[in-house]
Amino acid sequence: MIIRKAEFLKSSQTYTDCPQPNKPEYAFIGRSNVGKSSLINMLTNKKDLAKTSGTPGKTQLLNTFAINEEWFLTDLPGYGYARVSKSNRKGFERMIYDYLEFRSNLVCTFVLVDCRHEPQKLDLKFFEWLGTKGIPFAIIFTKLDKLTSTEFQKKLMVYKRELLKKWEDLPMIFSTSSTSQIGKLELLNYIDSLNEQLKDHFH
Ligand SMILES: Nc1nc2c(ncn2[C@@H]2O[C@H](COP(=O)(O)OP(=O)(O)OP(=O)(O)O)[C@@H](O)[C@H]2O)c(=O)[nH]1
Ligand SMILES: [Mg+2]
Repeated sequence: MIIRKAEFLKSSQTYTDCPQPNKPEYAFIGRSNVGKSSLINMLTNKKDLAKTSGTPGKTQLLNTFAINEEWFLTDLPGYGYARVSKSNRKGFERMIYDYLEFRSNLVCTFVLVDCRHEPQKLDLKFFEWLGTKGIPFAIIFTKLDKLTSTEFQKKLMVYKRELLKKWEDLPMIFSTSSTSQIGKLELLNYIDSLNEQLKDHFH
């Protein structure tokens, strides 16, 4: 897929405020600072489409973008960010969980994971929650440029082994780096193939 057009549509506080669900939508989520916004900018060839920051917790709303006027991409706030106050965090989580559960045009949720980290409880629990709700998801490893390929292969094996303790099948797994554009085509082609499958559904 070639990205011809990528435009910011709306920041919403709840899924009911998101744009009309008349196009296939893909959500990007993960722990704060994992590189969600950077990945979105990399995919769309735009430096500043999604705001990136060295400070975790930058993205605090559901940010919807329209891609090629064909599909929606949503940048979700990072979860597990300790510096948000407790009451604030509750509201945050409600917003994200409701969005994931009830957004009718959501096709796939991409969960980003920093490739340098061991499997994190919070992420594993999140996959489980998605599983119990029947929400399709895929895993995207980020910041691949930070590891050698041997180091990454090892991490990947450990990660898969951990997943297979709970899951019969592995989800789709993508490996990316926003700084070196790794994984861009694979990811865009995957989205393209899902869009293609859903063509009749959205027209
Ligand atoms: N080396 C490297 N650094 C990255 C990569 N992606 C993101 N970063 C850096 O990681 C930090 C966080 O990136 P963001 O894209 O803002 O992360 P985020 O997940 O959107 O963060 P929140 O919105 O705060 O949850 C920034 O300093 C980025 O420059 C990558 O692929 N490689
Ligand atoms: Mg962000």
